[in-house]
Amino acid sequence: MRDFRLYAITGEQFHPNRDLIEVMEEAIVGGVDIIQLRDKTSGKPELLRKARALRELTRKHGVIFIVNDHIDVAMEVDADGVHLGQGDVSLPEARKLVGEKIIGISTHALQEAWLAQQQGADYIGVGPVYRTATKADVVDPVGVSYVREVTQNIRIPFVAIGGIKLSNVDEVIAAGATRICAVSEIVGSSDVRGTCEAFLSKLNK
Ligand SMILES: Cc1ncc(COP(=O)(O)OP(=O)(O)O)c(N)n1
Ligand SMILES: Cc1nc(C(=O)O)sc1CCOP(=O)(O)O
Ligand SMILES: [Mg+2]
Repeated sequence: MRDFRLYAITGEQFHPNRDLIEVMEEAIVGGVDIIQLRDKTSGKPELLRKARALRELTRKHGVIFIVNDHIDVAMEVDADGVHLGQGDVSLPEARKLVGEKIIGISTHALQEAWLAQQQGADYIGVGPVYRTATKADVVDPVGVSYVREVTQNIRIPFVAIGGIKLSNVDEVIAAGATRICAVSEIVGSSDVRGTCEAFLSKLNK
C-alpha cells in the first residue's frame, strides 16, 4: 500500500456545529494522508451518503480512504480499504471479499500483531496507547511499551492510536511510531489544520 504518516478518523460528535466534509478537508489541507469513516450510529443510507462524499473528497486530494467495519460500504463506494477489529470478520474471509484493497486490523497485543502480519494485513492499529473516551468498548491502555514491542518485532506498517495528543505524541514517536492516528485531538480541534501541521512537524523531526 501507499505509505502514510498522519491518519485521521471521523468523529462527528467532536464537531457538532461543523460539517463532516469541511472538517475532513481541513485535516487534509493540514497534511493528513489517510482518512477513515468511523460512524457507529448512522443507518446504511446515511453511511453510504457520507462514504460517497468522503470518497469524492479523498480522490480530489489524492488521500487514502478507509471505511471502518463495513466491507459492503467500502466496496459500494470503491474505498481504498477497510479497517477491521478483533471481533469482526476474519482477515482471510475479508481478503476474499475485498481482493487487493487495503485491510487494516486493530491489535492490542503482540500475538494479535503477529497473526495479522502472517494473514496478510496491509497495516495494523496499535493501541490504545493511552486512555481514550472516544471508543466505548475499548480495552485498557497498552502504553508505549506495546508500541516499542511492535517496532522491534513487526515488519508491516503500523499506526499508533488511542488518546494521542500533541502533548504526548513525542513519547509515542520516541517508542518507534512513524505513523500516528487520532480522532478527538484532530477533529475536535478549534484549529484542525494547525493541529495536523503540528503533528506532522513532530513526526518529521
Ligand atoms: C487505525 C485504527 N485502529 C484501530 C481501530 C479500532 O477498530 P475496532 O477495534 O474495530 O474498533 P471500532 O473502531 O470499530 O470501534 C480503528 N477503527 N482504526
Ligand atoms: C477507534 C479507536 N481504536 C482504538 C484502538 O486502540 O484500537 S482507540 C480508538 C479511539 C481513538 O480516539 P482518540 O484519538 O480520540 O483517543
Ligand atoms: Mg470495528
